Amino acid sequence: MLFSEVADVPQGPKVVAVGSFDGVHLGHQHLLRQALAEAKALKEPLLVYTFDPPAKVFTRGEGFLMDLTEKVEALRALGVELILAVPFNETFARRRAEEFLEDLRALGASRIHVGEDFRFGQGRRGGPEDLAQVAPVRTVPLLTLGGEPVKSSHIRALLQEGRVEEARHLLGRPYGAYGVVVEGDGLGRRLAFPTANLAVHPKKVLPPGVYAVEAQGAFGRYRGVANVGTRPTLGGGERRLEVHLLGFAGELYGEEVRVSFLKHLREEKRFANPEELKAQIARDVMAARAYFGL
Ligand SMILES: Cc1cc2nc3c(=O)[nH]c(=O)nc-3n(C[C@H](O)[C@H](O)[C@H](O)COP(=O)(O)O)c2cc1C
Ligand SMILES: Nc1ncnc2c1ncn2[C@@H]1O[C@H](COP(=O)(O)OP(=O)(O)O)[C@@H](O)[C@H]1O
Repeated sequence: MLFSEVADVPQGPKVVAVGSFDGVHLGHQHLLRQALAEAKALKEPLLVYTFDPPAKVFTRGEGFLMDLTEKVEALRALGVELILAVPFNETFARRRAEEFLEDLRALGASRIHVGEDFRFGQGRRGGPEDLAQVAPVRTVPLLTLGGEPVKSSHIRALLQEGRVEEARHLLGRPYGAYGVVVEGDGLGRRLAFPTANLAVHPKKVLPPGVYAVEAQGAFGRYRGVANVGTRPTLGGGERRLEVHLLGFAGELYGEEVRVSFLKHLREEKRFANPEELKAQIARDVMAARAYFGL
């Protein structure tokens, strides 16, 4: 069950894990598995108390790895049943640390799980030690992989550089994005590569460049090639995510498509003319087929 207000959450003692959990990466998964195990041992439910959008997206204007729908799905996949996602806005950002502690009391927190770098309340004044006023706190050290702490901000930076394979390693699953197929300029078909243009949230982090992808929706599951870019060959424009599905023929307008970024193939380029772009996309398709062993 998903709640947006403290008052809506069912009464009773519960283990509470608090954080933005953007990306639900391996570090988050480690923390949440520990919290789930403790909840089970205590015969209490686990509540994940999270923020929408993630606090840093609001305070620093960063992009997000997951919107609430994606986060809820990833949390459910781990076995989390109760989720409180409070809107992180102007008002919430100004709340004093003490008010946040009041929330935790009202929620019936019997144990609190947070990462060691968790801060809360106006000016980030509250830390894990303050939470102990409410209930025993489990402060989980940041998981490190290859000597680097697994952090959402690091994954965002990798994705901005197109490094989707490294991001996948830290996320524990391929990085994904979804959107409804909208009309483009009708040029894809003329190039012999129809591309579904996905309407993606403008704040969603997308890795720039050309990728081998997997795409799925009500129409099925396909492999494909995707481009995230501004299409400089055709005059440029807004950032777009476009995908050409291998072996698919039909209409996708209005369908929701989910794309998983599997392999970076190249950077987006400006070609001298559409024919050269078309020839390059044909080579991209070959590269993707080779990646998939087709
Ligand atoms: C695999 C793939 C690679 C692409 N690479 C480039 C590129 O390097 N440069 C570019 O200007 N456009 C690139 N595009 C974007 C095409 O310009 C765009 O898909 C085409 O113009 C269709 O536009 P439309 O969907 O609005 O009809 C690529 C598209 C795909 C599917
Ligand atoms: N293999 C395919 N991969 C992606 N889209 C396809 C494919 N086959 C047909 N389509 C359809 O073609 C549309 C894209 O055609 P295109 O000429 O690129 O037009 P536009 O991008 O202007 O909508 C998609 O939205 C989808 O409905």
